[in-house]
Amino acid sequence: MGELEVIDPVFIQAPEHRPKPESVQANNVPLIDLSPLSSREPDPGALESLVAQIGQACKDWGFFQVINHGVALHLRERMELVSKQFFAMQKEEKKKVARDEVKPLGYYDTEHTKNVRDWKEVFDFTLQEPMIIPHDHEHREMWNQWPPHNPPQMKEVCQQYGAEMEKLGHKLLELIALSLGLERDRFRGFFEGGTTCFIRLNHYPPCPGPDLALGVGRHKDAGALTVLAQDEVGGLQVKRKSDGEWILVHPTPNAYIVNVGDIIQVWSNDKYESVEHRVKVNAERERFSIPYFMNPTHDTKVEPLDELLSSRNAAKYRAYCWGEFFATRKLSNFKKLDVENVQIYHFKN
Ligand SMILES: O=C(O)CCC(=O)C(=O)O
Ligand SMILES: [Fe+2]
Repeated sequence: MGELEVIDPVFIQAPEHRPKPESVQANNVPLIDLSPLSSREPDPGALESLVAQIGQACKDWGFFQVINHGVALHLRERMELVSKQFFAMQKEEKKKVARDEVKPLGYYDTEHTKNVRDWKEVFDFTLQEPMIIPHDHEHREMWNQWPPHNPPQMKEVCQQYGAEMEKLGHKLLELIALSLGLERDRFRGFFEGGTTCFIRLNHYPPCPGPDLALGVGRHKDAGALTVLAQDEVGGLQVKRKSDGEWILVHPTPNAYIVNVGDIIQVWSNDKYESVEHRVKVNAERERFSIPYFMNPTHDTKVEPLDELLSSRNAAKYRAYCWGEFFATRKLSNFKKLDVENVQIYHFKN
């Protein structure tokens, strides 16, 4: 039997979007050491060099990995264990916290990216409750859903881990601000008073058609910054800016993968671009990953930052409301709208 018959056609990517059987294995996504941030006597030269590396990576790749980031390994391991325990439960247990149009956080196994189904199951939780998003001219509150008994302490572990990710996220945003020549805390205000940050647990089961389906189809992240923990299996591919080639981000133990989202692209007026990425699945091995999506408050007006504009560098985007953008994305996911999703280029000048 050919591969075509073994998986449901809803998962099958158009030929031009299928992964090549052997993807380019290159460690070219920059690896950046954040230890200057935690040194007792910060050396200004080391900090300056760190900022320069971050800026270069954002410009050239939109993606980089960080080590010596300050997130305790034992906490990450506990989080990874809870995620494995959660997905190992019976489907009917997981369905008790299923996400739907009214409760958009929790468990979900039918996500579509660009109208093709992803070979994955996910669990989403927000860090600040309730998460508020605008909907039909009013505000909607979104609350977390936690499984009642198992895995033990899932809620506590998720919350603790989330607090660590927030800290790391702000450190990274500060470095990015400095790399753009902005005040270190330039982005802080956008994340004060109820953000729309959330964490997703991803599980990619083994797939009998790894050359036809994708764990997550090609996409860009809509928020400000994504900070991702991937396990040792590997599968994340990044579209290299220099030649459009899909590059596998080789797993580095205990590192985080960081990528610039659409909002930073707009804030920086295209100096840093949000880069397309996707996830290849594996016939033999399941894979787990945990992205933290760092998103501003729902009422943030996203637009190029004044300080970066000049007569020779006019604003490339009109302002848009982040909460409305986010809500439209979430909704189109449920309705499987055939029309194109809302995208930042719709706000291009
Ligand atoms: O699992 C991964 O490596 C990446 C997942 C991803 O890109 C996403 O959830 O937006
Ligand atoms: Fe992504």
